[in-house]
Amino acid sequence: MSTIAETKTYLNYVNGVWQTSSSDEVIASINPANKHEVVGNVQSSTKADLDQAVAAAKEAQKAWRKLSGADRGNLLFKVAQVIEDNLNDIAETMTREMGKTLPEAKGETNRGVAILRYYAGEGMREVGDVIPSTDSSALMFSKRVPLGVVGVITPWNFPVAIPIWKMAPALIYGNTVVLKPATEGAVTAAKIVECFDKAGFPNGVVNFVTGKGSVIGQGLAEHKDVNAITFTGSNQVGQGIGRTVAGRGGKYQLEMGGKNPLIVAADCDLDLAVDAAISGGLKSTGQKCTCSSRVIVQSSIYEEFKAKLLDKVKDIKVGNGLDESTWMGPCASEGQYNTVRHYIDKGLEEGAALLIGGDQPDGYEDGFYVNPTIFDNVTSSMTIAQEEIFGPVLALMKVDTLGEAIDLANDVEFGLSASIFTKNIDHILTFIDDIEAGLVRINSETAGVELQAPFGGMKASSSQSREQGQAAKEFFTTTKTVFIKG
Ligand SMILES: NC(=O)C1=CN([C@@H]2O[C@H](COP(=O)(O)OP(=O)(O)OC[C@H]3O[C@@H](n4cnc5c(N)ncnc54)[C@H](O)[C@@H]3O)[C@@H](O)[C@H]2O)C=CC1
Ligand SMILES: O=C(O)CCC(=O)C(=O)O
Repeated sequence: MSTIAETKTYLNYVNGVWQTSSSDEVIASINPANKHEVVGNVQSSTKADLDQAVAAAKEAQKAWRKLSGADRGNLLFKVAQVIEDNLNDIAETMTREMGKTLPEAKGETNRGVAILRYYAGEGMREVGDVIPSTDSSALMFSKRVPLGVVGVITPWNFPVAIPIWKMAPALIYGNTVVLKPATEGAVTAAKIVECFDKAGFPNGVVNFVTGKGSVIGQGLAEHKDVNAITFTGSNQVGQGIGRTVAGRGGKYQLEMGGKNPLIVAADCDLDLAVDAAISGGLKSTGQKCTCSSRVIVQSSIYEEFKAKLLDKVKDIKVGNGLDESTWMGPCASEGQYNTVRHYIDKGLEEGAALLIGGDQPDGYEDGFYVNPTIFDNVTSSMTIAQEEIFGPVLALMKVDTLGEAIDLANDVEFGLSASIFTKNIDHILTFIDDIEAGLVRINSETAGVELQAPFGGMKASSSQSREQGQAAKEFFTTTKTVFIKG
């Protein structure tokens, strides 16, 4: 039975006011652990709602950019504190809305707080360089200035961290924002925007409009008053956004898929590699763009690695992320569940051998659960070795040499993250040089991003730009070169 009648409805936030959409329609956000539970309703917004939000952001930017970096930073420190004070509620909402386990949701919310504090500090750091002029009586310097209004289009897999790692740098460098989250994470995102409201941001600096990607996301990409778009999500949507924004001369940044390899060399600590494959491949139910989906193992240790992996994976407890005993929650939505099931069928059809999983755990039919799944005998031409699955599915691939392993690792369109387990320094150096990935990890799982370092991929994984750390300054500002003649 549906619980829609008792469900809270979340509003858009435009120019500092919580308001309904002009459509008078809402979209339900469902609990993937129990499809009969509606976590909240969010506005199904229209182009007119979006226009209002963009106009508010454009107007607010005039005063926001004039504030000192320190003043903007103080507001970021405040919102970090409000989020920290509400951490348990936000994390629990996240688990109910998109299924990740509660400890992971708490960790992600804490990460959001840390990102805000990092960028709050940026308000007191340099925004340019003095460059010697050929004219000895002149002063020449560069000055970073904001872009204007930034459209933030985010996915559901990190409903707190991703909006924050895009909004915090946008705001500190003097831009205003319009956030459009994925519906499957929109209630959690609304709770984050409530924290911005409580922290006392000026009206119009942060705006929040929920709705269909094809209407609000596309509307942001097309909007002449949106100076830049920052996007994380699928390749198909990202490429479309890139073309649209480039076509009207805007700036864009796309963070998209991965098909990340984990190479297990014969000389490595096998137990560590097994743990990394499990953690990197199956945490968050495999729904990270950095998750390990191809495990490439040297033939001399292949059988031993496989036995150790299966021995641990068979004990993984799948269940509702709110239960303390659960290690892995459900897929985030019915659509995602169907995608994962499609890839499992494809793996079987194309001749991969299913070692474990591939099915639903018994007694969990009300949720979008898939057991941890491992395929053996996977070859590079198979669909499950090429396309992003975004689910708890590992593909085991056998190679004889390290050179073969790196060639196989690079034989995909993506290049986000890659890791190797080895004790051999020559292997490490070769891997660092030859692997085609934006994140190169040695003796560590493929997932794991530090907020102070550049994050992004090579090849089809990103638009070649980088997020987070100091790299964010590149994207969220433009440069004026100033020449002053005395
Ligand atoms: N790189 C990553 O972290 C992510 C990758 N994905 C990949 O994408 C697949 C599909 O997931 P989805 O949620 O459907 O991703 P998606 O790319 O459709 O959605 C991401 C965001 O883009 C918006 N959007 C959708 N259509 C749009 C359009 N035409 N113009 C502008 N914005 C639009 C969505 O509303 C959402 O806010 C997953 O199976 C996974 O492979 C999904 C989420 C995150
Ligand atoms: O691994 C991480 O922490 C970040 C992953 C990510 O950015 C994503 O899945 O979109």
